[in-house]
Formats: sequence, C-alpha cells, structure tokens
Amino acid sequence: MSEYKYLSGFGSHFSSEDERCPNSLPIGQNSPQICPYKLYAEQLSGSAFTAPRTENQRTWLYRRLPSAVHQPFKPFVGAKYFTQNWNEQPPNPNQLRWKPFDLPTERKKPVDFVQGLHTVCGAGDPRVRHGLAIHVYLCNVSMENSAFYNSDGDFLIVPQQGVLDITTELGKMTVAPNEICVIPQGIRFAVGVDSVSRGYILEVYDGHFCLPDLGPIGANGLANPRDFQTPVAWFNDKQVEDFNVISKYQGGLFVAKQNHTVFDVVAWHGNYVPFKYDLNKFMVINSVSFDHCDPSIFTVLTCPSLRPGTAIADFVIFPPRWSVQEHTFRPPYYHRNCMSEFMGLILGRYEAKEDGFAAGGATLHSMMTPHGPDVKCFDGASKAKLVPERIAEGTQAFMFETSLSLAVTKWGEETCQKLDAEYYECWQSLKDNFTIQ
Ligand SMILES: O=C(O)Cc1cc(O)ccc1O
Ligand SMILES: [Fe+2]
Repeated sequence: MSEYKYLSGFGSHFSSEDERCPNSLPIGQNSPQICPYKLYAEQLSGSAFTAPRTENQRTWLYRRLPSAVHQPFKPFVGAKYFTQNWNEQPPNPNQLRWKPFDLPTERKKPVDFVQGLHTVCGAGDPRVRHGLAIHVYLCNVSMENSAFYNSDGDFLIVPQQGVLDITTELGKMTVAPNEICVIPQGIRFAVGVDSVSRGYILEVYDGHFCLPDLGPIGANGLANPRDFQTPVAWFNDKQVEDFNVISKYQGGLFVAKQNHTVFDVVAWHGNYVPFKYDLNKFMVINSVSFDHCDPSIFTVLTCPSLRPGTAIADFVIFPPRWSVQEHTFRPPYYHRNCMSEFMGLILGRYEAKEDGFAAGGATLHSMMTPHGPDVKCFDGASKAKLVPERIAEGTQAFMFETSLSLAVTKWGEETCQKLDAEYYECWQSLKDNFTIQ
C-alpha cells in the first residue's frame, strides 16, 4: 500500500492542493466568479453557520462537479445487519462478552466495508441528533466505484485486523490496526482492503470528537494535537461513468447513481476534516504513588454532551505502560458505573481478564452492571510483588464509554452467535475471604 502525505495537527485550519494542480485554491476569497481551473466551489458545513468560533467547523471544496449532480436516492439493501432499531430485543442488563466476530473468509462471497457493517448496540435517534451506535465491520474486498457518507453523525473507526486504505473527498489515508481514524458527518469515503478485515466503529449522532481538556496535567500529554494526521488533496483523474453514492440517513441506507466520481476535489481549505492517529503516540499518565486511577486518564478523544464533564462517548485506550503503584491492587477495581462500557481488543490480552476476552471480540458492561477482575486476575494481583512492571506489553484494549444506556441488536445478541454464555462464571469462584481477628 502506498505511503501517503499528511497534514499534521488537530483542529487546524488547513489548506491543500493536489500537487498536479498548483494554485488551484482561490486566494483571498472562497467563491470567486470563476474558480481556478474552472472548478466548482462547495462548502461543507460540520457545525451550524453561527456556532461559536471554538466549535465552528467547515471546509471549502474545489471540485470538478458539485456533489448535487446525482440521481435520486433509492433504498440500499446490501447491509442486512446494519440497523438503528433499538427495540429488536428486550433489555438485557447482563455482563456480555463476545468471542471474536467471524471474518468473511470465503473468497467466493465478496463483502465490502459497507456491506460488512454489523450493528452491535446503540441508543438514541439521529433525527434529534442525539445518540450513538457501535458497529463492527467484517469485510474482504475493497469498495469499487462507490463511496459512503453518513448524514447522521461521525464515524470513529478502530481497525483490528487488516490495513484500511481510505479514500476521502479530502484525500487518502491508510489506517492500520493500532491506528484509528475519524470520518466526520457528510464526508464521502471509500474503503480499500488488502486482506480480510475486521474492526470496530463508534458512531456519534451529537457533535464531533475533540481532544479532552488536560486540567492540571498542563499543556501537553495524552494524545498530542500534532500527532493527528489529515490527508492532502487528491482527485481521481480517471473517467468514471457509473458511480454509487451510499448515504446513511435517519438510520437507513440509500444509494444514488451518478456518472462521475465523488473523489474529484482538486483543492480544499478548512477545519472540517477526516484524520487519523497512531495509538502508539499516546503519552500515558498514571499514578506513580498508589491506587488505580480512573480510566479517564487514557481518553484519546471525546464527544462531549451539554452536561459538564459527561461525554456522549469517550474513546479510551489501555496502552502498554509501567505500573509502579505501591501497596495497591493494581488491576482495574471492581465497580458499577452510571456510564455504559463497551470494550474491544485490538491486540494481545486485557489485564483484568486473563482468559476469554480475545482480539476481535468485545464486552459490554451496561449501566450499573457490576464487573471487574476475574478470579485469576484478583488472586494474582493480590499476591503480586509490587516491583515496577511493564504491563499490557504488545496489547491494545480500548473502551467506548458512554453516558447513554445501550440496547443490543438482534444480530449482536443472537444472529452473530458469538455471545459467550459462560462469561458470568469468571467471577463465580471469588471467595469471601472475610476474617475477624
Ligand atoms: O471495566 C473495565 O475493564 C474498564 C475499566 C478500566 C479501569 O482501569 C478502571 C475502570 C474501568 O471501568
Ligand atoms: Fe469498567
């Protein structure tokens, strides 16, 4: 796969021109009477026109044809398990664990990224711009002469297996396991794959992802802004006669035909952009004295709600790090949370679960559902010699933590056949060790 160029920074106001077309970006104004190279100017707004400056996001695209040039949308029937119906199943407050979701390994049955979208759980309604969905993608071929865009919200994509080669209207990026990317609402993209691929998607209907505040940490740390990478302008110069644009709109999928590609943007400028981030670059903060910090210290990106400090969803990782706390039970504590916790595993093993939670699988600990270390982890960590220790080496677990209460889909609970009915057993042999001297 090719090495692409990127622009670095988070939330920056970027400018980019395809290198084949110098001076294609208008200077000093957005809508010249005639644009350079006779391109069309098109604004893509990612926030209300009147949003405060700190939240205002838009990008100006200079393209060969406006996006409006397409045939009417018709229902798209290619993604059977992509849903926004949260009433398929009765509520299930149990601790849930999924074995790795099945990959479409049969070559004779090609499945591309859009066809391979499977919804696991979610809440809310894109019509009122409030809620989220968690999907997995399971695919084995590249999207051809088609592009997808989400009218309902942003996609945060977490590849677990297979490198994604993503073409967006703003340019190209590769996203490998242990990297993530965000494709904001409305931006068209096509996913290429080089092998059978699996990953997780957090879709948020409210607002956009931003970096968490750092408070007393200071001006640096966690995910540093300069490590975020945005594609440079690139357009497809090949003639395309037959192109499908697939839109997710109000929870449904629709397809429109057009006789030109959506990847015809020669130059663009703005701050409403797709980006990627390498999780290896995360600067980990933790306790160097005692006790286990709350996992919010590992927040890479957050989608804030209007309630201070309470996220619609946080994207949290559990990266390799030193563990040095004294007189402390070092693994995650037992707890019940007013937030819902969906976890996935990109590589390796998760520290709180010695067995059963495998890469490509998932867990869901719903609102107030008790959980924590399994027996093996508890016993080991209670006896461990508390020397400085590297933990989670070669591992990357992550969590989508949300203030919403998630419903599991029929695919998630039944059709995928990956729910591990024995999960609850991992706590059953914990002993009552209470002693009165
Ligand atoms: O449940 C989990 O494994 C996630 C988690 C990790 C941690 O370090 C503290 C709290 C928490 O919910
Ligand atoms: Fe938890």
